[in-house]
Amino acid sequence: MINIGLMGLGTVGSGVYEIINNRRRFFEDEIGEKIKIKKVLVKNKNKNRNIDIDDKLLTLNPKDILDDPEVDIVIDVLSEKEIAYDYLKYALENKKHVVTANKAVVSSKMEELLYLSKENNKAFLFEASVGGGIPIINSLKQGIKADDIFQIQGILNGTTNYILTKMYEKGICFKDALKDAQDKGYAEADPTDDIKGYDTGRKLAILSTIAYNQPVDSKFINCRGIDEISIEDINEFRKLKLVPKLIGSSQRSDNHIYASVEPLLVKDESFFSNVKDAFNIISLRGYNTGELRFYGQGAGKNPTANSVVLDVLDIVKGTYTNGKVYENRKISGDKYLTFDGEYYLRLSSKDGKDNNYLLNILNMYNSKHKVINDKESLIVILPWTSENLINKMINEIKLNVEDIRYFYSGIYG
Ligand SMILES: NC(=O)C1=CN([C@@H]2O[C@H](COP(=O)(O)OP(=O)(O)OC[C@H]3O[C@@H](n4cnc5c(N)ncnc54)[C@H](OP(=O)(O)O)[C@@H]3O)[C@@H](O)[C@H]2O)C=CC1
Ligand SMILES: N[C@@H](CC=O)C(=O)O
Repeated sequence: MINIGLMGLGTVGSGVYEIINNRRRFFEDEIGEKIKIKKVLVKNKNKNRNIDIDDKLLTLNPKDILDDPEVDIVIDVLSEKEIAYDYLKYALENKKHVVTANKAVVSSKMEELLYLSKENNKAFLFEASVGGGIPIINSLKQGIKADDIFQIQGILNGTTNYILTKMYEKGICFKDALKDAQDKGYAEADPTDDIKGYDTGRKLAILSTIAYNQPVDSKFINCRGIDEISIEDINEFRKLKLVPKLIGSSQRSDNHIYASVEPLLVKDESFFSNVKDAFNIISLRGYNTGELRFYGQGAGKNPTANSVVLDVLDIVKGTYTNGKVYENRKISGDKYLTFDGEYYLRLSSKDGKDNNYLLNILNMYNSKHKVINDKESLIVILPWTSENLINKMINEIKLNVEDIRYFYSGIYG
């Protein structure tokens, strides 16, 4: 009998509970062992839960799981990052296998937790931390480890992709689309992590660390999110046949990792534009295989829970690979990857400065911009330029215009 301690019974936790119970027979046939969820840690025992579970399984005390000698595997699907890290560390030290969906913990503590798992001869697995139901971590660790990966690009956050899809296709405002994504269980407890691009940055750091065999710290990844995109922008994007996507990219060259998260505008017939709602895509480029694309549901109850259960089955079957314990983060993510190309730029001032004033400043830097709308905000397409130059222009404008609002995005084509 394999006993599991499940920490968390929210969106993902309830999915894990249901998959393990509903597919119990199949798993037992497959692995020749019985699997049982022995205890479930929650914050509020009296919460109304849309799940058929015996109340006696629920506990408020983490020690009921972490100190129970009969618990073999601890699954972390808690929403609180700090306590999750303490529990996972404790679990490994207490010789329990660990499975987690927590990208915040994995991206910041991967070396330490992998080291502990090796020391204690236990698994530390985190398939669900990137790409929801897409088995990307295992693919990187096993399926394509013969290749030498030099580039990763992807739509790695379901919430923001859902919001952008609803804004673009249905004209729904940002706030309502976010609320909808929260109701569907895609968003983080604090959705700032999603909309500011930090969640994508963490996932990119995890993928880059494994793919490039060098520890990449998400703290060094420049993240711009989608929260400044307005309905006015969306209307212009539609006219231009461009679709906004939040894209994480990293590249390995000359012993450096270049990485960034930013909104980019892609052509409406491109493959990125066809990744809609909470779906994710991860494109890897390697010297041997060329491009490989992984596509699937990037967030939500069942896809994410499926990845958690996959890790559990690997542990029970003894087929798991912990992966390398990465050394100190010396040369990790030390360079920002900046997009060079055409840019969309919207500027608007609320303190009486008119669009001509803004145009004059743009002229000082770039006389070839094309004005595509100046009825309310000033919206221009800048020819081939860099993010650095755009930031210089905006800083110059900020010196003179206090209440400047702006959004810019590279046109990826
Ligand atoms: N939702 C998704 O699509 C995905 C989520 N993840 C990750 O999975 C993890 C869980 O996410 P999700 O299921 O959406 O989160 P939820 O908010 O739906 O659930 C969180 C669970 O954690 C429990 N919990 C929170 N704080 C405590 C505490 N102090 N003590 C005990 N229990 C606590 C809650 O208890 P109670 O039920 O009593 O409130 C709840 O059961 C997160 O790390 C998230 O980043 C990863 C991939 C996709
Ligand atoms: N909030 C995350 C959940 C999955 O990782 C997302 O929206 O992608």
